[in-house]
Amino acid sequence: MPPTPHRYRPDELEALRARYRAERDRRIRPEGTAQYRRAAGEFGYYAKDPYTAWIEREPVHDRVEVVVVGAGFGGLLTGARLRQAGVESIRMIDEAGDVGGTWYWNRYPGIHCDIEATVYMPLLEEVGYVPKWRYAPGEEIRQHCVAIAKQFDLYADTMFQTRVTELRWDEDAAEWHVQTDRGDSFRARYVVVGSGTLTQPKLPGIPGIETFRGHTFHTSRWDHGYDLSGKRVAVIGTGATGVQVIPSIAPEAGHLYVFQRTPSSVDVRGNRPTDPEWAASLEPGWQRERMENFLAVVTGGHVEQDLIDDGWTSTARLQRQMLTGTVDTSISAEEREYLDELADFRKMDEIRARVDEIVTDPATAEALKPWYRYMCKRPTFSDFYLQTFNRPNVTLVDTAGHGGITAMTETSLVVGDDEYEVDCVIFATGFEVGISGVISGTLPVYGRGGLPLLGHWRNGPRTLHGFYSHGFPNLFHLGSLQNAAAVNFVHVLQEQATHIAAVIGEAARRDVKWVEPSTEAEDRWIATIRETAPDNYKFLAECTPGYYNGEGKPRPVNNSFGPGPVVFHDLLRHWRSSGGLNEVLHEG
Ligand SMILES: NC(=O)C1=CN([C@@H]2O[C@H](COP(=O)(O)OP(=O)(O)OC[C@H]3O[C@@H](n4cnc5c(N)ncnc54)[C@H](OP(=O)(O)O)[C@@H]3O)[C@@H](O)[C@H]2O)C=CC1
Repeated sequence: MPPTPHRYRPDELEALRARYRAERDRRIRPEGTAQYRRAAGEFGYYAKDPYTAWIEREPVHDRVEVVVVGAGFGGLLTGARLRQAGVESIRMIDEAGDVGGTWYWNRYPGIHCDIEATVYMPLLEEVGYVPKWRYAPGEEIRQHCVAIAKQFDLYADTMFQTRVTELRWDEDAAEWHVQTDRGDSFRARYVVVGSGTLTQPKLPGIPGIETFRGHTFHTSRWDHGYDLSGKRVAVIGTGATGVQVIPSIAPEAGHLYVFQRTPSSVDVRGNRPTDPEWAASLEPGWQRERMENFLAVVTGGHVEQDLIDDGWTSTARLQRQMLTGTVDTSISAEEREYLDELADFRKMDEIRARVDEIVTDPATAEALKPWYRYMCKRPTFSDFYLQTFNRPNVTLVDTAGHGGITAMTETSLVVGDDEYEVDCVIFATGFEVGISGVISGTLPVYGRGGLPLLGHWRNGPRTLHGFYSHGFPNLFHLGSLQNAAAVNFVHVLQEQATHIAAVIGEAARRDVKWVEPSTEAEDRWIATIRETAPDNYKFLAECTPGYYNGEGKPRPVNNSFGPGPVVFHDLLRHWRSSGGLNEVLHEG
C-alpha cells in the first residue's frame, strides 16, 4: 500500500523542521573541517601499518605500459579490465602492504560491508565465488581482493609500501616519468590514478590529545595485539564504523564508554548466510543483473522487481512511491521537495521509534535518536548496536552539548565538568574522504610543457567525463570527479575501470601516441555538468554537520552529472560505440 503523504499536520511538520534546525545549530563548529588533525607528523603513529612488516628493496628504474596508483577496488578492477583488454605490462602501486585499499586498512572487530555482497564484491562470476553471507565480513572482502589480484596476475609487478611522489610528462618520449618515496624512477606510457577514498585516518583536534599516555589507536589501524578484556575502553565516534565496532568489543571490554557527538540512524540489518540452493541456481550474468537492479532502485529508477530488497532499496522505493503514488506526472519542484521531505520524516520516525523499542533506559534512548534527514549522514544498519546500550558495562557519553570531547589528559577524557578515566582510547573518527593525492596536491602532476595539473584546474577540475584533461595525455582519473556516484561505489568504479581499459586497449590496438581530450571536449563536458548538476546545496546546508557537507559548509558548486550513474554509464557505452574514441586517440 502506498504511504499516505499527509500523515503530518502542518504544525507537526514545522516542529520537526525546527527540531532538525536546532540540533544542527547545536552541533555546528565554527572551525568546520579545521577541527580535525591529519594522522601525520606528531600523529603519524595513527597511520602506521600494523599489518605488514616493512620490506626493504632496491629502487626500480625501468619502463612499464600502465601504472595504476592505488590497489583498492578501483585499481584492481582497472588491472583486471586491462588484462582482459590484452595489456601485459601493468604495475599497481600502493602505500599498503597488499591489495584491498580500504579493506586492507580496516580490520576492526565487527567489520562488514553494509551493501549486499552480491552487488558490492565485484567480479564474482569471473573469480568463481559466491559470498558466504548476505553482508560480507571485511576479511572475506579483503580475501576477494587478493583473489582478483591472483586471478588477473596483478601481483607480478606490484609495488607495495610505496607512495608515488611525482608524475611528469616527457613530451619527447610521449610517456610519464614516475617517482616514488622509495627512490624509484621509471617510465610508463599510461597512468591511472585511483582516488584513495577512506584510507587516510583523521583525528579530532581535542585539546590535550597528544598528552594521553594510555593505549590508543584508530579503527583503521586496529591493534589486534592489545587485549581489551578488563580494560576501561573509550570509543570516540558513532558513525558507520563505530556502529560496527561498539557491539563487537562491548562483551570483551571491562567497561566501554561510547563518546557520541551525533547519533547515527541505525536500521534493521538482517544478515544471513547465503542459501546454497539459491547459489546453485544462479545463471551466467546474474551478478550484473543484481548490480544494475540495485543501482537503478537506489538512484530512483523504475524496475519490475527489486531484486535486493533491503534497507537501501526500501528507503529509495519509499521515496519513489511518495512521488508516483500521489501526483504521478508533472509535479513541480516544490511538490517534489515536499513529498521527499515527508518520506524522509516518515523514515526517520521509524528509526527513532526503533531506538525506543530496543533501548531500555529512556535517557539513553533519547540521546541515541538522530534528528536530521536520512541522507545527511551515511545511514547505518545493525541488529546489535542499540542493544549494546542495555549492557551494564556500557555507558553512552553524549557530548553533543559541548560540540564533542572537551579535553584529553594523560589518563582521561573530559566532557564539560565530567572526567572519564580510561586505559585505552579508540578513535572511530573517520577519514579524509574522497581526495586523491592528485587533487589534494600531495601527488604533484606536471603535464605538457611542465604545466602543473592543479594550475590547469585552478578554477575547478577540467575533464572529459571525469577521466582525462587536455595537456595531460595518457593520464586517467578514477573516482568521484565530474561524473556520477552512487552508494555502491564499487559498481561506479567498475564502469570507470571498464571505460578506461577500453580506451587504453583501443589505443594500444591502433598504436596511437597519446590519449587526450581537446579543450573543446572539456568545455562541452563542463557545460553538461553545469547544466545538469543537481542543486543539493540547500539540502546539505540544512543538514547536521559531517563530511558529506564539509562540516556544515557545503561547497556551492556541485560537480556531478545530474541524470545519475545509470544514464552516465549508458552515455559512456554509447560514446565508445559511436566514434567517441576518435575524439581522444591521437596518432601524434
Ligand atoms: N560500507 C560499509 O559497511 C562501511 C562504510 N564505511 C564508510 O566509511 C565512512 C566513514 O565512517 P566512519 O569511519 O564511521 O567515520 P565518520 O566520519 O562517518 O564518523 C566519525 C565519527 O567521529 C565522531 N567525532 C569526530 N570528532 C569528534 C569529537 N571531537 N568528539 C566526539 N566525536 C567526534 C563523529 O561525530 P559527528 O557525527 O558529530 O561528526 C562521527 O560519529 C562512512 O561514511 C562510509 O562511507 C564505514 C564503515 C562501514
